[in-house]
Formats: sequence, structure tokens, C-alpha cells
Amino acid sequence: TKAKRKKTNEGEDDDKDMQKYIKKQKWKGLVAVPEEGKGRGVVATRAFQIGEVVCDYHGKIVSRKVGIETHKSTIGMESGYMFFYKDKNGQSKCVDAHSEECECHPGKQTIGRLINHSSKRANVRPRLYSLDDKDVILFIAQKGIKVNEEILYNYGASKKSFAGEGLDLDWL
Ligand SMILES: C[S@@+](CC[C@H](N)C(=O)[O-])C[C@H]1O[C@@H](n2cnc3c(N)ncnc32)[C@H](O)[C@@H]1O
Repeated sequence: TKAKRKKTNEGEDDDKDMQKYIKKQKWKGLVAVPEEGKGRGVVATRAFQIGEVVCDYHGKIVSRKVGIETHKSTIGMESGYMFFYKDKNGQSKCVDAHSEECECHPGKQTIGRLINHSSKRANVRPRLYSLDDKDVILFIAQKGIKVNEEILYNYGASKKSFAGEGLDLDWL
């Protein structure tokens, strides 16, 4: 029916928009702001519905091994911007976002790398997506998100896990 077709088209349009935002790293409804005790953080400037794509974690896809090496060699402002995951073939990989500016978007601060951690107040969760055969880590709203709410996800790390080794992670 017409209504059904319209709905399908709307879904396709949403997908096209999302792919454009991933490629251009131009997500809507988010702003980076200073968050007390956490450095910077990401806050919603519009409401997000449960299940909506909020943004992605943008960086360079590397192997877990390379990710660990880079993680160990980064300090200060460049430390803590690695996203470890398993790809669709079960291979351990890492999104390396340690550089303030990535190679593919010079002069641009990508927003996903600025999302802070919370185990109790997380409102987005990561989901693996593929675009042009490249892995993309999307953040999906796991509950309704209101304007001015900080975007948070559970890093899934603890003081004892790899990310915490030798680091002063009081906030975990
Ligand atoms: C991926 S970055 C998040 C953005 C970071 N706050 C910034 O200003 O660039 C991860 C780092 O943010 C800080 N961080 C994340 N969640 C935090 C929290 N709940 N409390 C305090 N610091 C946090 C830690 O320094 C961590 O290494």
C-alpha cells in the first residue's frame, strides 16, 4: 500500500542520512561541553527516541594488537580513546581515535570519541554496523534521551580490565 511504501522510503531516507552523517562526521543534536570532573562530554541538544542512532565512534580501524600498542604509547590528552570490539567474523579489532583530528577529517573534532562512561546512567549502547564494507560502531539510544542530557555509554571496563592497568582511573 501507499502508506507502507512511504514508511519503507522513510526508513531508506533515514539510512541515507545516517550514512551521510557517518561519512561527513556531521551528527545533529549533539554538542561537546566541559563536564565537571570528566573533561569534555557530549550533551543532547534535541530529544532522541529509544532505538535512534545518536552518532558513531569514529576513528581508524586497527587490529586489537595494534590498538593495545597504541593505547600503551598514548598519554595525557591522547589517552583513553580506543574502542575495542569483535567484528562480524569474530576478529578482535579496535577503533583508534587517539588523535584529536583523524586522518580522514582534518581540522575536525569528531563527537563520538568525547562520550563519557557510566555503568548506571548509560543511555546509549554500541552496535556494529557496516558501511562500504568498513566497520562502524554506532551508538543507539537505549532509552529516551532528553534535551540537555549527557550522552553516556558503559565502557565495559573496570579498574582491573586492560584499560585500567597502570592508569589512575578513579572514575571507574
Ligand atoms: C573517550 S574519552 C571521553 C571524553 C573525555 N572526557 C574528553 O574530555 O576528551 C575517555 C576519557 O574521559 C574521561 N572519563 C570518561 N568517563 C568519565 C567519568 N564517568 N568520570 C570521569 N572521567 C571520565 C577519562 O579521562 C577517560 O579516559
